Amino acid sequence: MSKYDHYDESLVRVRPSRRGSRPRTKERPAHEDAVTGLVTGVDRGRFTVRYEDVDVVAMRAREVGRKQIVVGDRVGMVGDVTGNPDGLARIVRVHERTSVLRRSADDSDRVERVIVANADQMVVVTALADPEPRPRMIDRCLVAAYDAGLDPLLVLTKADLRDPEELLSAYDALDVPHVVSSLAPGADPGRTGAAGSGVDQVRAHLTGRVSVLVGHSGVGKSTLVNALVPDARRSTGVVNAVTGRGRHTSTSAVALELPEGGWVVDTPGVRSFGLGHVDPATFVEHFPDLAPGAAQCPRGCSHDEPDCELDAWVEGGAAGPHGAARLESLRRLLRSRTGESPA
Ligand SMILES: Nc1nc2c(ncn2[C@@H]2O[C@H](COP(=O)(O)OP(=O)(O)OP(=O)(O)O)[C@@H](O)[C@H]2O)c(=O)[nH]1
Ligand SMILES: [Zn+2]
Repeated sequence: MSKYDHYDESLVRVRPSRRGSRPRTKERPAHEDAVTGLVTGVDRGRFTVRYEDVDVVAMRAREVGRKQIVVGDRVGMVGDVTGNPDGLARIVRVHERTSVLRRSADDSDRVERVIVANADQMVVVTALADPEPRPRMIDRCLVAAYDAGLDPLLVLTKADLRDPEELLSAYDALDVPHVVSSLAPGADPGRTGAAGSGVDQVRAHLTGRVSVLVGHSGVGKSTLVNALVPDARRSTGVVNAVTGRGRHTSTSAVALELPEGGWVVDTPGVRSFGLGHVDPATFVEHFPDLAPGAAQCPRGCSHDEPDCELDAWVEGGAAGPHGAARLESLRRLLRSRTGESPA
């Protein structure tokens, strides 16, 4: 957590008033005694905040204003921070975020909703079968991850049901790190830390970081979380044979501490990302082998049109042997942003 050390320092630094020492009645209290904690859960206006080793229940103080407080936020608290079940702390400030993962309800919705703050990795969980993989959903998640500045990790579950090669070949060109997992149902992953294959690899990617898990219902997210965090006891569902949906549907995001350090944020209610808030013009920047070629494009080029110079860039070999596949990947992402309904 060294990355957040500077927050504690900033708490004691009180910005001098531009009006000198003249007291202002409306001046906010400085709350120099505020302590910094991590929001791990939100439930109807009550926040669970991890401070040192205890979970503190806190509510928002007026000082915070209308600012949204989400899982992953670093917040300053005053009041009872002992973790006493009858105690209540007040959140008096929300610290600057290193990242925000947003969703919009659909692609035309410009209203931003922050789902998770301060994450540094997005783990896209997809089943290889039961339910069938949805490549468009993966593309959407990748755009959302790139846009939020999160490193993506692809976890392909249920490898016992289908060979992962076909799906993986489609993502080769994207250079997204991936883990293939297989967690036999019936096993008790909560009891045995490494039930089935792939869990250790996922754990290696997660240790020491704040990772957001996303994926459709029934893909095995809860099963994976239970294997990673033995105390999590996330309820696992049975996939409905007709709808392909899991039975269990909880809605609020929650941060769970990994035994080896780091946090995994489960987002059960997040089925997809609308990309209404993402500027498609920025997508190409996430393709460093293509981006220089885009400099030759006509002004305002969408990079998915006949005049686009990226075709020539790729054909000339400037983007390397995977250039053509990379360009196709970029265009798939662009199309997922512009035309289609949420995956
Ligand atoms: N065959 C097989 N089944 C798995 C695997 N992982 C999970 N399952 C099963 O898939 C079903 C759904 O798993 P969950 O972990 O509940 O899926 P989820 O993504 O959390 O779904 P929601 O709780 O609805 O969000 C359960 O019956 C699991 O036992 C796997 O690797 N192989
Ligand atoms: Zn172009």
